[in-house]
Amino acid sequence: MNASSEAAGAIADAQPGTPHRSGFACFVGRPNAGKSTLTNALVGTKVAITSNRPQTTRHTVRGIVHRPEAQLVLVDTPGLHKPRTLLGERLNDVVRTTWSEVDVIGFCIPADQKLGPGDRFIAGELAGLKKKTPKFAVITKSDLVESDTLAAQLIAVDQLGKELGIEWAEIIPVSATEGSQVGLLADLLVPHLPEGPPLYPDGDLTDEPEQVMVAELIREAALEGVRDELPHSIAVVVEEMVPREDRPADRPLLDVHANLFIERPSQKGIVIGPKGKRLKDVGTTSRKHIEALLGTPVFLDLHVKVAKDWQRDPKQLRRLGF
Ligand SMILES: Nc1nc2c(ncn2[C@@H]2O[C@H](COP(=O)(O)OP(=O)(O)OP(=O)(O)O)[C@@H](O)[C@H]2O)c(=O)[nH]1
Repeated sequence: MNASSEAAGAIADAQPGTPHRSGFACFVGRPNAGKSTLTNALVGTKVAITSNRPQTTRHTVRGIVHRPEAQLVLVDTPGLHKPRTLLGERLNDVVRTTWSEVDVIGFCIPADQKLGPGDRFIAGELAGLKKKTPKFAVITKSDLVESDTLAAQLIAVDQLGKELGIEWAEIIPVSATEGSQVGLLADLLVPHLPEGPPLYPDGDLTDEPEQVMVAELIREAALEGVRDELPHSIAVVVEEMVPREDRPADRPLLDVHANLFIERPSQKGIVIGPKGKRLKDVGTTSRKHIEALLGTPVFLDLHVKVAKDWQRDPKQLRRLGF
C-alpha cells in the first residue's frame, strides 16, 4: 500500500552525516486510551481500527512512519487488562511479547481521566520489565481539557513514575485528533531507535495482511451496529478475496467472502436485525471502507455463523486467527 508519508511532519532532507535509524515502538495503555488513533495520526492514514468501544484492537497492526533520516515502525497492541477469559490471557501475552521486542514504549494516558487502577496496573507491569527499554508517557486527548487539568495530569504521571521507579524518557501531551504535538512525538521517539537501514520499502504503511485489515473493518462496522448488546462476541474471518472474472479492465470488481462469527445462536437475531436490516447496514458501511482501503469496487458476501463460545475455546480461537 502506498500513501504520502508526511503525516508526522517529514523533513525534506536528512542532514548530511546523520546516521539513519530504524526500529520499533509500541503504544500501551488501558482500553480507549487513544493508542490506535495516535498510530493513525502518526502514519497519516487509517490503519489501526478505532472505535469508541474498548478493546477493539485485536491484531498487532504496524504503522510505518517514514522520515529521510529514520523509519519508525509502530506496533499497536491490544489494551492490557485483567484477563477474564482465555482470549484475555492471549491478548495479554501478545502485549508482553511486544514489550520485550520494541526499542521504545509509549504509555498512553488520557488527559481527561484521572489516573486509575487500570493505569497503575499497566505502569506496574512496565516497571517490572527486565529490559530497560526507554519509556515515554504520552498524555493523549489533550484537546479535551483546559491547561490546568493538563498540567495536573503531567504532575500526576511524573509522580506515578517516581512511585514505581520508572524514569520517563519524556512526558509529552498530544492530541491525535487535532494533530497537536504528533510530529514532535515522532521527533522525540526517533533518537531512541538503533542505527540501521530502513526495514520496509519507502511508502509502505503497514505489513498487516490485507485480509486481516478487511476483517477488522467488517468487525468495526458490526460492533457499531449492535452497540451494548454484544461487545466482545464478534469475530470476522475473510475466507477469500478474488477479482471477479470477465470484467472489463476499466470496471474491476473484487469479490470478498467473509464470515461473521458469534458465540451463541441467540445472538444471530441481534446481528442480523429485523428483516436483515442491521446486517445489510454492516455490509454497506464496511464495503465503503474496504473500497476506500483497497481502491477498487467490492462485492461483499457476508455470512453470520455461530462458533459456540469461541472466546473460551482454544481450537476455535486458533481457527479465528488468535
Ligand atoms: N478528542 C479526542 N478524542 C480522541 C483522541 N484520540 C482518541 N480519541 C477518541 O478516543 C476513543 C478511543 O480511541 P482509540 O484510538 O480507539 O483507543 P485505543 O487505546 O486504541 O483503544 P483499544 O483499541 O480499545 O485499546 C475514540 O473514540 C477516539 O476517537 C484525541 O486526541 N482527542
